[in-house]
Amino acid sequence: SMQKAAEYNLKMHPMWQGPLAVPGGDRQSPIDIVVRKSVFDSQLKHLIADYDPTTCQQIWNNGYSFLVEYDDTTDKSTLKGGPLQDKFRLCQFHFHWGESNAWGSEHTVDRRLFPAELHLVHWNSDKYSLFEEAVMEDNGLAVIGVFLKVGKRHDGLQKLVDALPAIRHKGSVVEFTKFDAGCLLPNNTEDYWTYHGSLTTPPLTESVTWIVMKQAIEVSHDQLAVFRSLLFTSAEEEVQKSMVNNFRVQQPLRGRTVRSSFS
Ligand SMILES: Cc1ccn(O)c(=O)c1
Ligand SMILES: [Zn+2]
Repeated sequence: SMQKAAEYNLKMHPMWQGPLAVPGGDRQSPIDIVVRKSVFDSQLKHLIADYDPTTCQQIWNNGYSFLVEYDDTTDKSTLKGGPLQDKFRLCQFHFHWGESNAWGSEHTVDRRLFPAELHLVHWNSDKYSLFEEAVMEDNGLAVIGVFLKVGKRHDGLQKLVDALPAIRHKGSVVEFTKFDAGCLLPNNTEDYWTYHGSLTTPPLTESVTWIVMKQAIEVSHDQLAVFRSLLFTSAEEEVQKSMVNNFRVQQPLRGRTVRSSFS
């Protein structure tokens, strides 16, 4: 079960899960989004994701997930609008997934689990000059969460899936260029939930404005299976561990309000 997977994670990858509770942490992520308790906010704007595929640089296995990294030294790939007051630069995207299609996402909607969740990570380039600075600040990061569900093959994702065998082990990196991260957004980007939370991996800093899309994207069973062929372990380690269940357990809401851009 997902519970078993989460318990396994805690036992086998204590570092990965980070401390269960961050001292004084009252805005941790992920959370369950209780739809009927979310509050419609008519002030929430359209999301404006303007990504330049030529800023895509590499794909690598960092031992937690696989990351597609973008050149974030200019404002070529940006996110504006939505709940955001400032302009944010895309720096990387990655996924979280399960060992089975029954679970894998970090956020849930009325407790519904998805087989995987995409995170597009951006930092506030109006206020800070580096991701490393922004990650420590309240309004430093904006992460778009997109749920993946099993269905038809996602043609845009396939280029990424084809690159995964080359980065099976922790620490491996290959060049990966001209990828438009926008192709991974759902058709409907009007409808989302937003709340203030944290990174879901150490340092778990509470610097994230989360934007969780209501509409999931569809990927094929086989495409998801390739995610599970990645390894947590490096080539040198004698015992290889499949990279699965790389999600954090859900965190208390602590009185936070989740706003919705739709009623
Ligand atoms: C910056 C960062 C690091 C890890 N994860 O999971 C995130 O979603 C964002
Ligand atoms: Zn993430």
